[in-house]
Amino acid sequence: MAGQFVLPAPPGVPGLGSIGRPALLLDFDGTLVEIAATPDAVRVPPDLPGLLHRLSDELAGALAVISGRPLKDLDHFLPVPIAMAGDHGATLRPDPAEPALRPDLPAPPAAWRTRADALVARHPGTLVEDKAHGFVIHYRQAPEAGPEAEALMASLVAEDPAAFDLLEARMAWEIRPRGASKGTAVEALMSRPPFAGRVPVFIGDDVTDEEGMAVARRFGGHGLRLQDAFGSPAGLRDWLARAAAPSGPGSTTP
Ligand SMILES: O=P(O)(O)OC[C@H]1O[C@H](O[C@H]2O[C@H](CO)[C@@H](O)[C@H](O)[C@H]2O)[C@H](O)[C@@H](O)[C@@H]1O
Repeated sequence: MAGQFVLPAPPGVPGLGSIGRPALLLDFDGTLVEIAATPDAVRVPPDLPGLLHRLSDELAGALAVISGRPLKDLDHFLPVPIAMAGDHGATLRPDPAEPALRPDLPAPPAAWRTRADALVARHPGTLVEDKAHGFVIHYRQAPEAGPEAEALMASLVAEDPAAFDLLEARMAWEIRPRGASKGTAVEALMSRPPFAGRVPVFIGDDVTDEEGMAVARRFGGHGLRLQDAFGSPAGLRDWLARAAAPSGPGSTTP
């Protein structure tokens, strides 16, 4: 029964046992799936979407993927009806059957994007990724461009620091609107059914996930760093599969 679902103890967190009445809040890149050479190249294990769907059902819908990615990417990689927050919390779809909520946030001037394009033209291997209210310069394929990308993005944000933040990501620099974060996404989800009243368990690997972890702890739950708690995305997927197994820990009451 959904109300009795229990998560097994995360293997790498001494002292933390099984978790009753959980809400699962999962980062995508580097957490559910391994990091790849480019954003389009991530490989989603074929059984992952179905596993998340099954867990979401067990949790009466209290499972969300909370990612820096736009929702259209998440829908592409995980084509199942589960709650999602995209663009670092700038778009939120708590109910997969309803349209996404889009808080009123600023978008960067077109001139900023043009300057990013100019940098990409100078550094083959770099690329720009667009978000609803910002964009990213990726330099994983051209590491020598990292300092120039940082300098450019920092100078753009300095033109309007009240409206935008500069985010350091994994081999990437991102401009994000102020007022959106994984923390705001967790807060919004945990304040409404079916998440409200449950114990939030946020799992992520990156510095932007720390905002989500902090809010999960504030709501009486857990912020788990993937590397410590599960070792790798494969370790996390194994734990999720154990939780979802019909005779596994998920089916018992603590
Ligand atoms: O919040 P997340 O789900 O962890 O997303 C964070 C960013 O992930 C993506 O970029 C990162 O992953 C790419 C694929 O593995 C990798 O090529 C890139 O170097 C990483 O920075 C995504 O493209 C971004 O939009 C997300 O914000």
